Amino acid sequence: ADAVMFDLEDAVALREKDSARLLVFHALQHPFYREVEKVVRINPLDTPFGLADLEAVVRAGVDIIRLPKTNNVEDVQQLEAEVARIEAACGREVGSTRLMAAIESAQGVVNAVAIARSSPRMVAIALAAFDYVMDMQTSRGDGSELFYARCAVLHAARVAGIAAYDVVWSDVNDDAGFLREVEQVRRLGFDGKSLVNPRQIELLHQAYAPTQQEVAYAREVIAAADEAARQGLGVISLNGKMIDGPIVLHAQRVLSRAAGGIRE
Ligand SMILES: CC(=O)SCCNC(=O)CCNC(=O)[C@H](O)C(C)(C)COP(=O)(O)OP(=O)(O)OC[C@H]1O[C@@H](n2cnc3c(N)ncnc32)[C@H](O)[C@@H]1OP(=O)(O)O
Ligand SMILES: O=C([O-])CC(=O)C(=O)O
Ligand SMILES: [Mg+2]
Repeated sequence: ADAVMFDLEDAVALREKDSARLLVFHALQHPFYREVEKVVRINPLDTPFGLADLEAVVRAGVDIIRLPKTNNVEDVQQLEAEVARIEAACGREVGSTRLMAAIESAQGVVNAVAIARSSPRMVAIALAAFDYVMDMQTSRGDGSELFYARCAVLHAARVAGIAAYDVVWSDVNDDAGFLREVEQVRRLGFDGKSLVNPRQIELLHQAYAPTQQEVAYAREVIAAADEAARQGLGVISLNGKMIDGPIVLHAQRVLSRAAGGIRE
């Protein structure tokens, strides 16, 4: 996995909140997780658990806090102030804890741009569609019910220059459905997806990895562009297809993604 997310929110029963927090406090400091990026989804700060979660995980050295049910900029500002206070109190560099906002309501979607730009600590926003469809008075379907929200979250992330992640796929035995959804969001431009089960990790990596053919074509594009630059040409043709700036940028992106692996 690119990162490991510990959940203190909706995966934890009310009577387990305190023991889950203690487990996560210890897990964050365990050598087993030293090399991996560690995210914790805390409870919202307007619940009785949110602040205690934050106190524990910032002290334990979490890399990224995921704030669920982020509705507006004030939610982020409140979180930021508490994080800065705890960092200073426990001797962590102030500003070192990064944030990620989960958008789970119509209000959050409408405020997505402001949320994405609300803090220099903000590194990503995510669409949390299970709560979002409840707020919209609908349910999960073929993805058409999420089209507007996905586009809004994605545009907000791009405007802010941060990453955008799609919602979890909950039926861990339905690989075909998972892969259909991954293809939809990959094409839209999402940087990835939250996962609920280890069996989904390799499927997601594979779906995001470029194919051998895409890599070969990207190399041809780069070579042709280099040659054109040597000859002082702007737009050129490769096998009858126009090659110009954006095509070259895309080819560079394919090659950088290929560094993480090529689709088998
Ligand atoms: C809408 C939301 O808020 S989603 C976010 C909150 N929810 C979650 O994070 C859910 C996390 N995932 C899970 O609880 C489970 O994967 C379920 C309930 C979805 C599926 O459960 P199962 O069908 O029992 O999973 P499965 O049979 O694949 O488990 C196989 C192994 O993977 C482990 N595993 C399953 N999910 C995870 C996970 N998310 N992280 C790490 N390990 C996991 C299991 O413990 C099991 O390990 P074992 O073989 O050592 O016993
Ligand atoms: O954050 C997620 O992907 C899962 C979640 O809480 C939601 O969909 O409501
Ligand atoms: Mg949710």
